[in-house]
Amino acid sequence: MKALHFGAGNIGRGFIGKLLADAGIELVFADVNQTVLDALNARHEYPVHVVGEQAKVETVKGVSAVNSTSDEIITLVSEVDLVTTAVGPQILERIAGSVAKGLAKRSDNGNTRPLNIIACENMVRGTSQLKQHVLKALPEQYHAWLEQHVGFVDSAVDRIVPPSEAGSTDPLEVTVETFSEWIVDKTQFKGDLPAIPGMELTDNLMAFVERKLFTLNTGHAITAYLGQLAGHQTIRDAILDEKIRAVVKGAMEESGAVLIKRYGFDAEKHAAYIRKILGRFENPYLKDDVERVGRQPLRKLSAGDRLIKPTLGTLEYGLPHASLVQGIAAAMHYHSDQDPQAQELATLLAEKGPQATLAEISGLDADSEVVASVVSAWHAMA
Ligand SMILES: NC(=O)C1=CN([C@@H]2O[C@H](COP(=O)(O)OP(=O)(O)OC[C@H]3O[C@@H](n4cnc5c(N)ncnc54)[C@H](O)[C@@H]3O)[C@@H](O)[C@H]2O)C=CC1
Ligand SMILES: O=P(O)(O)OC[C@H]1O[C@](O)(CO)[C@@H](O)[C@@H]1O
Repeated sequence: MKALHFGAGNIGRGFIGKLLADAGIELVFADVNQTVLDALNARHEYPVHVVGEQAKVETVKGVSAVNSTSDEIITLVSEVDLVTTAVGPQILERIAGSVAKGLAKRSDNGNTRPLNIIACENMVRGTSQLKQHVLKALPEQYHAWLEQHVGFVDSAVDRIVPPSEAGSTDPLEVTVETFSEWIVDKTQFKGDLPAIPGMELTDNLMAFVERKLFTLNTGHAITAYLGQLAGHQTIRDAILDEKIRAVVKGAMEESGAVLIKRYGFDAEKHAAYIRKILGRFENPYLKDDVERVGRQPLRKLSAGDRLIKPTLGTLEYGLPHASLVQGIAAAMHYHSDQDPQAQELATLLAEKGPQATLAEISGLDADSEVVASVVSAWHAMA
């Protein structure tokens, strides 16, 4: 079996690429970072530091890499059995063009072996969104062929992988937590279901995607935003701050109440899930900057993402949302010199004020009670 993985970044090298290579799959990474590409092609292996009480270094072997903007991608897509991505939600549209060209070539070559494509991003049904971008780029004559031979498989991906502290000396080294979870929608595969250790199959993906995105990611983002406001540099320092921890736990519980109603999760098991996540945020072996975890605040404040979607759920079921409101207000204070979305947010706030800005970014009704609560929390935090 051969796989092409877009994005040789933290999750690409530290989680998905590692699982594929460990399963004996011939793996080619596609990326745009020439330093990483050159290092992968020179060494064909890299170290993964799995940190925890029993730390170990595992070497991922037998990998190679191509530039994601080169025509080699087209040939690879026409030949491989599996395509995965971990590039970031905003990049999916950018890779769709070459994936579409590769699919057209695959069809022209008469290759009818099933191909499955799995986007491993922090998104609800990211692969389905990638499919829409691919369909837009693919001439209509190939659409029926695609429906027959290409599976677009949605997934939920959970492992905390901050940039490695050794990044400046070794561009390939990656540091990961012990925990990992990759859950894929088994109803969307074409051909036989793959047996890849570490990849779990489910026919109830939405529950897992929402559980992960609206618990771990909701809590993580709020830890980052409140942490930054309080002057903490890392997620660990922020979550050890009792005031922040109380809001983060409260927000995960508020979001959890929605999930319990929507998916019938067991309340006790969900409380244990939240406790485990708080422990993961405290991980003393990972140095994860609040700036990284808060990155791209406009995406994180959008209607379908980790802050607004759970809040909408609380409105739907008439549930409390005071901690989520604190988290949203804190997100609107996020700043980063490196992050264009943080600059855009600051400009919007300066030009339009918090009420109109939040309504524009999140789709919430500007005159709603929840927007008023966020605005008042935002002023209080300022
Ligand atoms: N790091 C983490 O702990 C987790 C990340 N994720 C998700 O995984 C995805 C990737 O995140 P990270 O690995 O943290 O980011 P990252 O920034 O470390 O990696 C992204 C990689 O994509 C590459 N890239 C950018 N444009 C590209 C293109 N056109 N073609 C191919 N590669 C391109 C970048 O050069 C980089 O190597 C995101 O959607 C994130 O939300 C999900 C769970 C955990
Ligand atoms: O990658 P995003 O969506 O910007 O979220 C921030 C980070 O927090 C995590 O949830 C855990 O590290 C990752 O999934 C993610 O890298």
